[in-house]
Formats: sequence, structure tokens, C-alpha cells
Amino acid sequence: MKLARFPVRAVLFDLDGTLLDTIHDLADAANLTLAEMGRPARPLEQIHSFVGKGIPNLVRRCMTEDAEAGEGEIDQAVAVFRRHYADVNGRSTRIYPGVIETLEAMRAMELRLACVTNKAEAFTLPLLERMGLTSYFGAVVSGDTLPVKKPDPAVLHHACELLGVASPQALMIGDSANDALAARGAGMPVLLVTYGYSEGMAVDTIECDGLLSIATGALDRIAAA
Ligand SMILES: O=C(O)COP(=O)(O)O
Ligand SMILES: [Mg+2]
Repeated sequence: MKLARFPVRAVLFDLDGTLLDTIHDLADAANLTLAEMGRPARPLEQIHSFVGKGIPNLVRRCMTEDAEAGEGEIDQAVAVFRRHYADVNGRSTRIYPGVIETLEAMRAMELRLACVTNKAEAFTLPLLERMGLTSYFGAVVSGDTLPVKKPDPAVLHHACELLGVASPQALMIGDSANDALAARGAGMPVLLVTYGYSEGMAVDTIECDGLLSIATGALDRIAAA
């Protein structure tokens, strides 16, 4: 399968569900927030399906799924979540198998690498640092870097500009429909990992250029392109 009309010069990685398994920290912060807001805790699997469109969306869903909440209460819950997440961010987060090998191999291939996430910058940058990933990336575009986030393709174009690469020469690797739609909108190929969050959707129902059961699989796809 040809991934691109041009040789791949850059790879843009999603963060949550693709590079890092962050669900335990997100769920801990969500349940601490619900407790403080006087709401019952939610199961991990449900919180799992709320991850992908940024923190405000995660908190809104925690507050309104099968429940009522006014806008003021939701805003308050977002502020409470940010306080708790700042405390727990990275504590139970793990790097997925194959990720470091993949980043190392891509660096050795002189591919330019970026991280493009819907997580807010105040949490993204310290998390990359804590997990030892910062030095791999020539650019990091977070959920509040621009006024829009994925699935808006503008964030992928922005990452390519920062890397000095034309968008059709970049490959996106993610775990959700947000990543796939953003890549399609930006005119770049996209591979999806099967071990991520995908907002409760079956990942094989999302239109993309290929599925990866482990991140290292991207290396063969790039070599074959
Ligand atoms: O913060 C989120 O909702 C998920 O962020 P992601 O774009 O890294 O998957
Ligand atoms: Mg993701």
C-alpha cells in the first residue's frame, strides 16, 4: 500500500491512547472531580470512552451523561478537574510497548516528529517531560495552542509548518476518529493504533490507511511507501 504521493518526511503522533496510556490519571482526576461536585464515581470503561476531544469535553460528559448539569456547574467542574489533574498527571501513565523503539528508529531515519494532542498545553508539556519524550519532538501542538483542536486539520498544518515540512509529506498516527478526520482534512495519510481509546468506537470502523497493533508497525509501512 502506498501511504503517500510523496516520501514521508515527518510523522505526527497523537498523545493519549497512541504514545501514552493516560487513562488511570484521567479517570482518577475525573472521579476526584465528581466526588467534589457531589456526584457518584464513574467506571473506568465509561471514562475511557469520553477521552479524545479534550478536557472540557471529558468533564462535560462526566457531568451530563445520564445526569443534569448547568453550564456554570460544568465550568466549575472543569476548574476542579484541572486542579486534580495537575496533581496526578503522569503518576499512573505508561508508555505503550513499541513506542520508544519507534521514536528512536524514526529519529535515526531523520524523520521530523511532532506530537499533536487535544490535551491542554499546561498538562501536555510536563507530561512529555516526565515520560522522557520531549526531546523526540520538533513541535508540540496541544488542544489550546490554536483556537481549534482535532478534528480540525489546522492543527496538523500548524505542526507541519513548525517542522518545515509540507502537509502531504507528513503521516499522522493516532487512535481515534478525531485523528483520522484531521488527517483526511489536511490531505495526509493516517494510521490508527488498535490499542487506544477511540472514544468508544470500534477502531476498525474508522476510515484510515491502516491499523497498527503496535507502534513499531509504522516503520514497515513507511519503508514500503
Ligand atoms: O485530551 C484528550 O481528550 C485526548 O487527547 P489526544 O488528542 O492526545 O488523544
Ligand atoms: Mg488519542
